[in-house]
Formats: sequence, structure tokens, C-alpha cells
Amino acid sequence: MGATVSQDDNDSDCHTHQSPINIWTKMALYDPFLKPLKIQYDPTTSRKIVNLGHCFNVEFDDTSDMSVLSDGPLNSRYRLRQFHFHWGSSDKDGSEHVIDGNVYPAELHIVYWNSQKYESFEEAAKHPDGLAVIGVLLKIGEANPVLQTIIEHLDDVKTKGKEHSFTKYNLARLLPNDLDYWTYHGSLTTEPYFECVTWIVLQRAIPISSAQLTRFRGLLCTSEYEKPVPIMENHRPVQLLHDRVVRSSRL
Ligand SMILES: CC[C@H](CNC(=O)c1ccc(S(N)(=O)=O)cc1)c1ccc2[nH]ccc2c1
Ligand SMILES: [Zn+2]
Repeated sequence: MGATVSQDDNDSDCHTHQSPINIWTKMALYDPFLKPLKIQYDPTTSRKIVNLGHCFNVEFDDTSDMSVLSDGPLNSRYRLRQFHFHWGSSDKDGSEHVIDGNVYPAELHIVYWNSQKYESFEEAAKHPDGLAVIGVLLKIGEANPVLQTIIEHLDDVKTKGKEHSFTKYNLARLLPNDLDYWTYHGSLTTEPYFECVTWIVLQRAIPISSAQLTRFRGLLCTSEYEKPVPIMENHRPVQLLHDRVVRSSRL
């Protein structure tokens, strides 16, 4: 008697909570128990900007709970570690999350880890409730002065491995006023794709000018000793939803 393989066996593989996804807004479930996001941000926690080769990070001092995210869909306090962007080789694509089939030209990820339950970011990343990432879609519009302060420093971190001090950054000014969000359980969108992320995708996009976005593509994925290769794109394709439901904070 051969083993029968049913549909759910196919979903029993251990990679069914991958990110990013296409969010069908009409299928999102309004959850009245979702709280507003509570974002406490201390500008003195910003430390440096780093070129990692596939993207650049703005990194924060996460040795104590100074800049934290709580409430929203979360049951713990999460500590700010870094933020970074994903972009495409043209303004036609670049975001990781897709909304009703619409791709945006870029996406900001603000990465937090559960400092209430775990001792370190690396430890938290091994658990389903280890990380929380706020995803903010970027749309082409007027130049964004808050992004400009980051873009001015990209020349200091042009090649892979370069870093430059980056202090007193006002991350709060980067966020839209409207913090309504969609939330679902997913993964890191780069290797090792751990399924450890509570995703919180804001429903309001923020502007970036086409000229500013072009500056992202000027970053190099090569070190200063190699032949220069620009980071033209670094966004992962959308993944299957499987058994997940996306919840919305707004009816
Ligand atoms: C656990 C992964 C981590 C490196 N990766 C990340 O920090 C990261 C963070 C956010 C996202 S996204 N685009 O989803 O927001 C993708 C990746 C990481 C950190 C320390 C490590 N030591 C050994 C391995 C190792 C891996
Ligand atoms: Zn990311």
C-alpha cells in the first residue's frame, strides 16, 4: 500500500511562511483587536551606515531598549536594530511586498528583535516571534528631505564593507502620519530566510524622487579593490501565501 499524499502534505513542508507576498487588500481580515503601533524612537541610538554588498544598512545601538516597537500585532517589546531598503533596476519594480498586484519602486524595512524574550538578535532570529519588521512602500514623487540625509552619505559607503558614522538620524520623520498596517507571519527575505518575522506592512507609501532612487543604484556590491559592479536590484520575488491570512488594522 503506497503512502497517499494529500494537499496538506504538500503544505507540511517547512517553508510555508516565506516573504514577501502579494497582499490582496480585499482578502485582508479586519481585526478589531489589533492595536495601533507604538513606536518609541531615540535619535541618539543611530550609529552608522554600512554597505553590506547586497544592500546598505543604517544600524542602531541595540544594547538596551532605547528605540522600541510594541503593541500593534505584537505581544512583546521589540528593539530597533537596523533599517535598509530594497530597490529595482528601474522605477518599474523594486519593492518586495506587492499590493493588489501593484509593484512599487522600492521598500524600506525597519528591523526589530524581541528583546523581552531573547538575549540577542541572532538568538531571536531562530524563533517564530523573534523579529518584527515594519515594511514601508516607496512611491515616486517629490524629493524626500529625510531620505536625502541618508543619500548624502551613500558616497561614503560606495563599496562593499565600507561604513560611516551616521548619528542623530530622525527615523520618526521618515514614517507616514497614518500608521495603519497589514500584518502576517513570514520570513527574512534574504538568506537564511528564517521564518521568524512578524511583518507589519504600512498601508500608506512614502515618496522618493526618481533622482534619489537612482542614487541607490550607484552603490557598488564590489569592494574598493575589485572591478566596480553596481547593486542594480535586490528584491526577492513574492512567495506563496499557503495557509496564512493577512490581517488589517483598518476596516
Ligand atoms: C539571521 C539572519 C542575519 C542576517 N540577516 C538579517 O539580519 C536580515 C534582516 C532583515 C531582513 S528583511 N529583508 O527580511 O527585512 C533580511 C535579513 C544573521 C545575523 C547573524 C548571523 N550569524 C551567523 C549567521 C547570521 C545571520
Ligand atoms: Zn529587507
